[in-house]
Amino acid sequence: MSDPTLTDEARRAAIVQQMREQTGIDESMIEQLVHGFYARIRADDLLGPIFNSRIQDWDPHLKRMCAFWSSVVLSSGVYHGQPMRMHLPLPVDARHFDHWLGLFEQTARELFSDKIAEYFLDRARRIAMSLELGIASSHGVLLGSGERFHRC
Ligand code: HEM
Repeated sequence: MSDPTLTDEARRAAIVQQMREQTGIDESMIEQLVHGFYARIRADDLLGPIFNSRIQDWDPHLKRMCAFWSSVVLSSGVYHGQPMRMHLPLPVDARHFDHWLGLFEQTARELFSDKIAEYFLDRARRIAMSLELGIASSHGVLLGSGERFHRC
């Protein structure tokens, strides 16, 4: 039972602390991952141009991505956004998502233990799949289980 005298803020802080302890992940690790990953993305031949043509100012994007990952991994609730809506217009398919996940995996494995890298990766894979499904369906393609979205 949670303490009824706690404010919402204190209750949230307690949840985040509990998640830090459970996962072994904290905000400074999220910052390292996000900064390392997007440095790779920006220099990448396939994905770099897609990001660089849409993001003029990287600082707010990196802050948003740290907030996103802290909400996903630590249940901090600090990210408020609509990732699906932002990705629907992008010119991407299975190839781009696989490549994104490859760079994410390389970064996470270089920085963290296998257990922590896999914790991040598991969540990244699920979110990537749901974005790919959403993009496919916005093109009238309904993917069955295990199917991927390929543009002609
Ligand atoms: C093909 C792979 C991907 C590409 C090319 C891509 C590209 C982008 C771009 C260009 C933006 C900035 C949009 C804007 O501000 O106009 C963005 C935002 C974002 N992306 Fe991705 N992305 C990809 C995959 C993913 C995956 C797998 C995740 C999550 C695991 C993710 C999470 C986000 C989030 C949270 C935002 C911020 C949305 C907001 O403004 O709140 N992206 N992405």
